[in-house]
Amino acid sequence: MNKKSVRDVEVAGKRVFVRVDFNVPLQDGKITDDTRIRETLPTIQYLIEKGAKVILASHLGRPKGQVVEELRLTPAAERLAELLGKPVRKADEATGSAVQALISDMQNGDVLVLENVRFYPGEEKNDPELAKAFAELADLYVNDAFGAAHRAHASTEGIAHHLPAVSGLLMEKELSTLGKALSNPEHPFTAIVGGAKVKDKIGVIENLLNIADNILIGGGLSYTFLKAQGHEIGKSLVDNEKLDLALEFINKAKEKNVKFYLPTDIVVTDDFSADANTQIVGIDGIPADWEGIDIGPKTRETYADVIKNSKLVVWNGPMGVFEIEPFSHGTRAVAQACAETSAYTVLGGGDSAAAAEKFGLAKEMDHISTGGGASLEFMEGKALPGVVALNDK
Ligand SMILES: Nc1ncnc2c1ncn2[C@@H]1O[C@H](COP(=O)(O)OP(=O)(O)O)[C@@H](O)[C@H]1O
Ligand SMILES: O=C(OP(=O)(O)O)[C@H](O)COP(=O)(O)O
Repeated sequence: MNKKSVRDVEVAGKRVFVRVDFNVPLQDGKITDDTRIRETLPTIQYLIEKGAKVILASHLGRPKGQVVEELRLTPAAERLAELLGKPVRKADEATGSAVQALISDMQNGDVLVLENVRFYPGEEKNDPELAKAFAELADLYVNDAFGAAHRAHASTEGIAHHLPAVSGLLMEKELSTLGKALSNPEHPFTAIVGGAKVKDKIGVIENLLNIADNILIGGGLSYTFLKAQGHEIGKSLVDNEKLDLALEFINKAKEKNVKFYLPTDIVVTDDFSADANTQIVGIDGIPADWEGIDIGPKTRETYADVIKNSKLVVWNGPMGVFEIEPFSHGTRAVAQACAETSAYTVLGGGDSAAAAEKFGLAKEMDHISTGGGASLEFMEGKALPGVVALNDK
């Protein structure tokens, strides 16, 4: 990588603002998967050992510029303290005099976690004033938030214009591992895209059509395609603004000879809970007041076959609402096929990684990336704003 890393600069005694991605899945205030926190430990431990004052900043969820009590970073700070085996202070804000005071009290090797940066409206707008306010807290900026590197926000991009700015060790590892797998991809190359962030992920498919041999669609993303083809999708997740685009991609896939797979059967439910009624239906059988929640058994079989006959598999986004056991079978089947295939497998995204972890299959993947959207954009060859803004070597 042609960007400076934390190893290339002096950190002893410095106040270091480290942007991490502690956007971890939570259930009833408890972290259900701490992969993203664990993956950041090498950078944090490196800085502690070198005697830096470590100021950690992250987003959690999408609070849209206001304080949302359930999205405070307190559970992440507590988990980090357990993992580090040392006290970690937690601020209730991310800028301002109270934070300044906490930082003035820090000794070399101390760790402070700031409050959720997305509680500030300026974060996602990349407001220069907020970026400056973050920069005033520190002497050096380290970006270790690969999972948010595709976002040009105040704490991922703006701040880098006001301080010496370098990458963290996780950022470095992600870019080099993904770079190696994707610079000269082996074929057949299968991309699997699912999950719930339809707006973010549908665009990525355009570029996947240029590099992949097979594209498997699952999860909440499926229904925008199925609706575009004229199927009834009931109350399933959909992005009505992307229907034309979805159809265009299906047609482009045909022109380019890319095999584009959509679910052929679906698990539907009348309620979003474990004891809801469910049925398995064909794509023309979704009742108007039910919603698609997982891929069905035939689709699982087809997808598993494609995965097993691939040389490279890149997967982002669960096939269903895997957090609820009856709707987890599609995601489990795809994870199992990824575990069994001889292909090089890259799994990306906070929830996808959590799913593999939950099924006990995480170790079977060749690379688990902390970034979902970020790894997809990297794979497209797009410049990641959080990386571009760092200082060149
Ligand atoms: N059919 C579906 N309807 C609604 N939500 C879904 C569906 N399938 C999957 N999901 C949800 O998608 C979420 C993950 O989406 P996303 O954030 O895009 O993935 P990742 O974090 O792996 O990048 C999961 O919480 C899962 O419950
Ligand atoms: O969870 C994340 O992305 P992912 O769901 O694509 O893995 C990152 O923390 C970025 O979050 P965002 O998509 O709300 O900007």
